[in-house]
Parts: sequence; structure tokens; C-alpha cells
Amino acid sequence: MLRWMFLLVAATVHISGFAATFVIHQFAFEQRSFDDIQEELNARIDQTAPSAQSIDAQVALASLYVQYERPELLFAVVTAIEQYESYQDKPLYQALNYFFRGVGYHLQHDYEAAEVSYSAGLAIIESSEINYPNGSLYLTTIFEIYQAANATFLQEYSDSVAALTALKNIADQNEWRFLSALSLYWLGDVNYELKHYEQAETYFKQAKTQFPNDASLYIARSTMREAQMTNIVGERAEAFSLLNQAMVQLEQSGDVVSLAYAYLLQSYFHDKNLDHDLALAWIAKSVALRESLGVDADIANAYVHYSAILGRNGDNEQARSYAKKAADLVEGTQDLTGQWDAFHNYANQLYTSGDYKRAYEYMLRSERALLAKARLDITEETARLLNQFSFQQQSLENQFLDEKARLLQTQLAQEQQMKSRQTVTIVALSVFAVVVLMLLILIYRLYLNNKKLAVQDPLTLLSNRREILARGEHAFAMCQRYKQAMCVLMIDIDKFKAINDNHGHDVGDKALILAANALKSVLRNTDSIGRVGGEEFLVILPHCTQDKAEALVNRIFTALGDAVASSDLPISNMTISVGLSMLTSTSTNFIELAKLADQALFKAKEQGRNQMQIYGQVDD
Ligand SMILES: Nc1nc2c(ncn2[C@@H]2O[C@H](COP(=O)(O)OP(=O)(O)OP(=O)(O)O)[C@@H](O)[C@H]2O)c(=O)[nH]1
Repeated sequence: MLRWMFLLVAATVHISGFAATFVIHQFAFEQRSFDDIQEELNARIDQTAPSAQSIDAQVALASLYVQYERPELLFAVVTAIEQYESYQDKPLYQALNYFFRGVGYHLQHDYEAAEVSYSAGLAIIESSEINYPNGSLYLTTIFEIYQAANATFLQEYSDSVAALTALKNIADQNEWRFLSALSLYWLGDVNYELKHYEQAETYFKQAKTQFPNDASLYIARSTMREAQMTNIVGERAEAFSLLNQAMVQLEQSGDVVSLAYAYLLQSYFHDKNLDHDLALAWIAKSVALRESLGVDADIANAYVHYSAILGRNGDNEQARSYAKKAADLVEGTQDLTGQWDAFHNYANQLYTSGDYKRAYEYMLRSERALLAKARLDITEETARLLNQFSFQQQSLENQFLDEKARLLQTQLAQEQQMKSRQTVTIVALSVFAVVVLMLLILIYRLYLNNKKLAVQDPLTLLSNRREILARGEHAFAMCQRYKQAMCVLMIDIDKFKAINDNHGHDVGDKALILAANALKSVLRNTDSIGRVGGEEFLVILPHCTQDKAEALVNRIFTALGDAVASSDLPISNMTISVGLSMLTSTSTNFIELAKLADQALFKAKEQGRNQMQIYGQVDD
């Protein structure tokens, strides 16, 4: 029972050790001892009247006490600094003093007051122009590291881990090796509080390596904490070896606070080895040293261990006496772990001595402290879970929004694709429509051309045989019906073969065109002319009497003669023979009239050409 109790007590040993380093770390790499540095600084303060130099010496002294974790000395210096006139208009001093107070309160286990002080110090840095080596971010980072370390003891474990991790990153980015190591050290401490001893051991090991080589005091403290973890999760021999290494350096530096803790660990390790005499001797040393330092919670912590070992060695009276002292000391502190340890231990001692009533009373008190701590731990855990939940909710929401954005983008892309497809289709349709239209125009033109070709002689552009016969039929029907006069001329170029033979076919063609134009030029709009043979033309003259037709033929002779004369064709003369027929009461159709005109033409040829013959005159 007792052995089990000691194990619990030892496992929750409260590290009062606050691995302090002054904000500008002027003593972190100092190889002189605490006493030597203190002596020198006090001499500087005593020698100078209150001045800029002496306030700096006071600040340096405060930083020394911070680094060596001496709250009992620190507060007096903090008050002294505030008395200087220059303090009032120096935001740097004010910020530093809040920092010193914060460390002081923390070391006295007044964690809430420490938090208030750190926040006040940070507020001053934020609102003032502070000229500080490495920049104000460096100063802020130091304050925040201490603040995060303090948060652990306010049960804000996850905040503490998150802040220390972030601060370590800042330190790494800026290559602030010392601050990076300090963050690792405190990450080790949070994990120790959370009973993650293996994790804690890793962090302390990393801190030990990360601290610059000449920061020997900090390396020693990291080694001591590593030893404490190794004793729990590793080999005890290794733990002793590490602890002894650390103690050599701590003694050299004069770090009595850490030494008191190291003695306590020595006692604990020996006790685990069942070496009760050595365990008793080391815990007595720790008690004596802590009594001399005067921090109640730390003294109480040593008394609890002392009492447990005394009890185990059979000195029940002494054991009960130290147990009571411890219980009385923790009474007014905020140190719930310390209260639980001390009350629990005292209850055990009272139980051993048969004082069951008081044993019960202290057991209740112990449980109350434990419940209070558990409640705070649960609150912290609840807050952590809530944070985690809202973070997960947030990331789900983000995922949802991302998905929505992705869908919208896909939709947009599809719409754009559809639009471009539509555009392509419209363009294709338009091109198709234009092509179709052009084809239609082409077809229409071809149709018109064909239509023209169907009715037109391609050489002379006069009506062809079929067309002129159709027109003739129409004119015949009209004139016959309305009893109108109508004449028909059959015209043939004389000796045309000779033109072809003498001048070639091309000239023959041009001569045909010339003759056609000359004939056409003297006709009326209502007259029609067509080419019915090689060099033979048929002329229809509706509403035309014989006299008028004869007059017209004369004009034709003249026009042709003029045309030939004025042309540049190599022919000097081109004549025609003309046969004329007329509509009579016995006429039956147009073909008959055309044949009669042809007969008259034949006669004209016979009579010697270059003349007109009228059908039905003389001997027809
Ligand atoms: N250059 C050319 N010659 C044509 C065309 N059509 C017919 N001819 C020619 O016209 C000539 C007609 O000759 P013929 O029928 O013997 O009559 P002609 O020489 O005019 O004599 P007559 O009618 O008796 O005065 C032929 O040699 C045909 O080859 C044509 O479109 N172009």
C-alpha cells in the first residue's frame, strides 16, 4: 500500500524547476556560477547612484533570478526597478517587469497571476515601439513560450502543446536555436504532466541536443528531466548515469533549485532500488535545500517524499510530522496536484498511527483536490474535443464547399462546351446554308442558261429554230383570230460558203453575227427573228402588210450593206436573198407560211440572188 502510494507521489513530482532564461539570454551561455554573477551585479548596483546603468544592472539581476528560478529574490528586484524614474517612460522595462512577475508567480505556483502578467507584458510589446535585439518578434516569442508553459498548469494542455509547437516553428524559421530548444523542453514538460512519459523523454532528449553547446545549465536541466523519464520508461542504471551527469553541471552553476529537485530524484531512484538509507539521505538533502529557498509548494512537495520514506523506514512519528507540515503548507496554494499528494500522504500517516477519524478527513480533502483537478482536466479535454469537433465540422464544410465549387466549375465547363458546340453547329449550318444557297444560285443560273440555250442560238443570240417556230405559231394564231395582216421573211446569205472557204470559218462566224445584228437592228419590238439554218434566218412580222414588209426588206438591204462596209471584216461585200409570204384567208398554219416564204427565197436565189421575191406574185 505504502509502496504503491509512493509510486504515485513520485510520478506526480511537481517540477518547480522553471527553466528560465533571461529574455536576452545574457546568462544562458555564462560559465560563471550564480553566486559570482549575483555578486558582480549587486556591486554594480551599489556602486552607482540610481541611473540608466543601475536600472540595467537591476534588470540583469532580475533576469538572473528568472534563469535560476528564484522567486523569493525576484520580486524585490522587480519592485526596485519600478522605483526608477526612467521606468515610467520605458515600455521595454515595463514589459520585462511584467515578464519577471509572470515567472515569479509561476515559480510560486500561482499560475493564474502568471498568466495575467504575461498577457500584460505582451500587450505592452504590441502597443509600443520596442527596440530590441533580434526585433520585437523575438521578445514576443520568448514571452509566449513562457506563457504557453504556464498554460499547462492551468490544465490547458492542448493549447499549450499547440502554442509551443507553433513557437518552435517560428524559432526554427528564424534560426533562434536557443528558443527552439526551450520550446522542446517545455513540450517535454507538458507531456510529463499528461503522463506521456515516452514522448516527454523524446522531447527532453531533443532539447538537450538542440540547446547550443555553451548553454550548459540548460543542457544539464534537460538531462536531469530526461533521467527522470528514463527511470520511468527505461533502465534505472541509465537514469542514474544521466542524473549524475546533470548534477555535476548544476553544482558548478550553483543552480540550487534544480539541485533540490535532482536530490529528490536521487532519493526516488534509490527508493525504487530498495536502498532506503540512501533514499532517506538524499530526500533529507532536498528538504534542507528547499527549506532554505522558501517556496512553500516546493517545500511541501519535498516533505511529502520525506514523510513517505521516513514511514517506510519505520520512523512513523517523524513521518507524520512532515506529512502534517506538508498538508499545512499546501492548504492555501493553487497547486491541486501538490494538495492531493500532501493530503493523501498525511491521511496514510494518520491511518498508520490509528487516527482513523482524521485520516478519513484528509482522505476526503485529498479526493476533493483530485476531483477539482480532474474536473479541470475534463473541462480541458471537453474544450479540446469541442475544438476538434468544430475543426472537423469546418473541414467537412470546406470539403462540401470545395465539392460544390468543383461541381459548379464542371457545370460551367459543360455549359461552355455546349455553347461552343452550338456555335460550331450554327457556323456549320450557316456554311451549309450558304453553300446550298450558292448551289441553288448556280443551279438557277444553269437553269436560266439552259433555258436560254433551249430558246437561243448560241452564236448569233437570236431565237433558235424551235423558238422562232413557236413564236411564229403564236403570232399566226393571234393575227388570224383578230384578222390582222402578217408577213414572214425567209432570208439566206448569198454564197456564204465562199466566205468560209476564202477567209476561214472564224470570219464566217463573225459575218453571221454581223448579218444577224444588222437584221435585228431594223426590226420592231413586236417582230421576231430566228436562225433556222446555217446562214438562214426567219423573220415574223405580225400586224404587217405586204407594203410595209417590202419597205422593211429594203431597209434590211441597206442596213446589211452599211454594216459590211463599216466592219473590219476582210469581206468587201455580203448580200442576202429574201423570200416573203403573207397571211391569207386560206392560210392554215404558220409552217405553211414559212414554207411559202422559203419557196419565194428559192426563187430569189434562182433569179440571181441579192433580191427579194414575194410568194404568190407573178408565176408562183
Ligand atoms: N462559218 C460558218 N459557216 C456555216 C455555218 N452554218 C453553215 N455554214 C456554211 O454555210 C455554207 C452554206 O453553203 P451553201 O448551202 O452551199 O450555200 P451558199 O454558199 O450560201 O450559196 P447559196 O445559198 O446558193 O447562195 C456551207 O458551206 C456551210 O458550211 C456557221 O454557223 N458558221
